[in-house]
Amino acid sequence: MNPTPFLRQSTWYGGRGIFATQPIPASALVHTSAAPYASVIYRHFRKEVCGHCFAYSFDARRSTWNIKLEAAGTGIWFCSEACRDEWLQTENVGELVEAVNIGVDRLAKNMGKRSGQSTPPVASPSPPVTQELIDEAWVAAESTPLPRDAALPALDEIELDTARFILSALVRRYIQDLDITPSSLASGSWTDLLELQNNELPLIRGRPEALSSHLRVYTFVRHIVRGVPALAPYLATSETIRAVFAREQGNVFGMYEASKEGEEMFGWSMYVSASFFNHDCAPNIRKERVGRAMRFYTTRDVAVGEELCTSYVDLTDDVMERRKQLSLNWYFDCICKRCENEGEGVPGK
Ligand SMILES: C[S@@+](CC[C@H](N)C(=O)[O-])C[C@H]1O[C@@H](n2cnc3c(N)ncnc32)[C@H](O)[C@@H]1O
Repeated sequence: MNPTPFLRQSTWYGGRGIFATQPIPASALVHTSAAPYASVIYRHFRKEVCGHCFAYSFDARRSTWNIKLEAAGTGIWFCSEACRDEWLQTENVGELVEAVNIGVDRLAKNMGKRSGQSTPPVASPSPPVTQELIDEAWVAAESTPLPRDAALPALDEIELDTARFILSALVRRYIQDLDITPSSLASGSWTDLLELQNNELPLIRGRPEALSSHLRVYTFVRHIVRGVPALAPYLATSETIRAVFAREQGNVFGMYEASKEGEEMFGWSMYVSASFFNHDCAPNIRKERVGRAMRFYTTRDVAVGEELCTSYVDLTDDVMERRKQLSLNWYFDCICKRCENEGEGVPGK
């Protein structure tokens, strides 16, 4: 089998997909995405998930990992000294991850102390949401002077985790621009990331309140980056952060304990090269996270020209629930064979 037995091309139903260029046997490893471009471990899982290889302590019959960084307050724990040392060398370039993590935690703590005193949230746009309306909101946010700490809008837990995810993307971009770590391109380049499907408009149309949430996170991240000058060029405008928000939705992967889908999710990550597999409710590809890497295997024999598809949803759900989730989070109506066969209740059937 060729190392890359597939090709990315346009699909008949819109967008791009991955198609087999040769027969592929069942259980073949067809693609490995070596490392995430950006990732975040939920704050309350930090002591239990290795900051480098994402190993879950409970899988090793431990309650927490006990190797942490020397610098207090970074909130990063590791399963081994080897993981810590590799992370220090390849991920914490310029000690930037430490700096942003300490910054986020410090600001979040102050936020907790002054709860109830934050500035009122930006109003959500009322429908119909247009691209112009979204553009205007970002331009206005860009030109708004940064408030003092005390006047910063308060972020909830998920927004704080989102800020950490965004900051990890900024650090990745910085590392790649420096071009000093040979492994840094394993995650895909910034140009590759920009090729991913941009879901900004459908996301804000479906959840108008996400726009004000993104703007709050933007203000928060600008605040953090004031203390981390190396990252400042990426926030000179809102272009970079907006590009990440637009591609995060619909393109990221949940990280689960023991890499089993359906188990507890402890964070999420963006694997750029892996984001071109479309969805099918009877997929011929399954994914497996192995340490930092995401691997993709065939579940059965695949013929030349067949599309390689993973599943985005819980396949034990019934057809209505699957279609609801796909429409809500990935903005399409599933018309796969399985949905057609289970089509009772499917609109138009
Ligand atoms: C992770 S991306 C997959 C790659 C994407 N097709 C592209 O061109 O970048 C997920 C998006 O692909 C599209 N998609 C995935 N599976 C699909 C399917 N079975 N039918 C229609 N659209 C699908 C949806 O727009 C979805 O939000």
